[in-house]
Amino acid sequence: MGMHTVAVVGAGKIGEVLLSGLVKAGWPVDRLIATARRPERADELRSRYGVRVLENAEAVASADVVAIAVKPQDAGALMAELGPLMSSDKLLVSLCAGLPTSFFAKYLRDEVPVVRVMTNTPALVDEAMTAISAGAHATAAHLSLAEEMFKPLGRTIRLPESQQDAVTALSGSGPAYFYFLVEAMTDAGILLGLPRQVAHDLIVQTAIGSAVMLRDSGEHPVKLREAVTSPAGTTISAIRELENHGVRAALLAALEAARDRARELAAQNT
Ligand SMILES: NC(=O)C1=CN([C@@H]2O[C@H](COP(=O)(O)OP(=O)(O)OC[C@H]3O[C@@H](n4cnc5c(N)ncnc54)[C@H](O)[C@@H]3O)[C@@H](O)[C@H]2O)C=CC1
Ligand SMILES: O=C(O)[C@@H]1CCC=N1
Repeated sequence: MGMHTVAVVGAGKIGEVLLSGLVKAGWPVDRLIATARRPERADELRSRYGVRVLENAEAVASADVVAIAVKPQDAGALMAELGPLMSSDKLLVSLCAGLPTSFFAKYLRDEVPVVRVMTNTPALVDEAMTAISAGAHATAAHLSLAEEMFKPLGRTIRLPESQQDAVTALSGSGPAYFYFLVEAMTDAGILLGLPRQVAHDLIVQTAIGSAVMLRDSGEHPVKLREAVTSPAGTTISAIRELENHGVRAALLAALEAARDRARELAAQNT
C-alpha cells in the first residue's frame, strides 16, 4: 500500500474524510497531497495530517492518483485547469455525485483512466460504504488501486457505473436519513417527557444495536421487526402510525428525488 502518491483535489468535507482515512490506515504521509482554496484551510490540513498542501497544478504533477473532491458544480472549471495536465499513467478518481466518467473524459486526453466512486461520511469511523465503478480506460488494476484507497475506510463494492446515481441516493446520502430519524425520534422522547440527553442516548444505542443485528444476524429486516412486534402490543401501534403517515412512501419518494438530483447535477455540467 502507498506505493502511489494520491492528490486529494478540493479537500473539503469528503476530501478530508479520505485523507484522514488514508493517514489512519498508514498510507505514508509523504505520498499524500491535498489542495485547498483558502490558505487557512491549507494550514489546517497540514497541521492535522502532516500532508503537503500544494497548488492544484503542482499536486497533479506530483501525484499518480488524482482524487477529485470538489462539488459537482465546481468540477467543470477545475477540469478545464487540470485536464491538460493529466497523462495516461495517472488515474483520475472522481468522488463527485452525479457526474459520469464521460464528463471527466471530455477534459482528458485519450486513454487517461477514470474511476468513479461514491463513499460516505461514516468513513470517519472506518464504516464507510464505497461503491467503485470503472470508466473508460480503467483496468482491473485501476479498480484494485481504488479499492486499496477506500478499503481502509470501510466496505467497498464494485458496481456498473449506471448504478452510481442510485448508490448516491442510498448510501452516499444515506447517513443523513439516519441522522434525521435519530433527531426526530429524540424529539418524540421529549414529547413523552424524557430529558433530551436520555432520549438521545436511548435512540443512538438502539440504532447501533439494530444496525449490528442487521449486519451480523443475516436475518431479513422483516423478521427482525416481527421479533419486536408483540401481538396487541406497543410496537404495532407505532407501526400503524408510520404506515398511516406514509413513511414508506415518503422514503421511496425521497430516495427517488435524491437520484433525480444526481442526474440534474450531471445535466447542469454538460
Ligand atoms: N459530503 C458527503 O457526504 C459526500 C460528498 N460527496 C461528493 O464530494 C464532493 C465534495 O462534497 P463536500 O466535501 O461535501 O463539499 P465541500 O464544499 O466541503 O468540499 C469541496 C471543497 O472543494 C474546494 N474547491 C472547490 N473548487 C476548488 C478548486 N478549483 N481548487 C481547489 N479546491 C477547490 C472547496 O474550497 C471545498 O473545500 C461533491 O462532489 C459531493 O458530491 C460524495 C459522497 C459523500
Ligand atoms: O448531498 C450531496 O450531494 C452529497 C453526495 C452524497 C452525499 N452528499
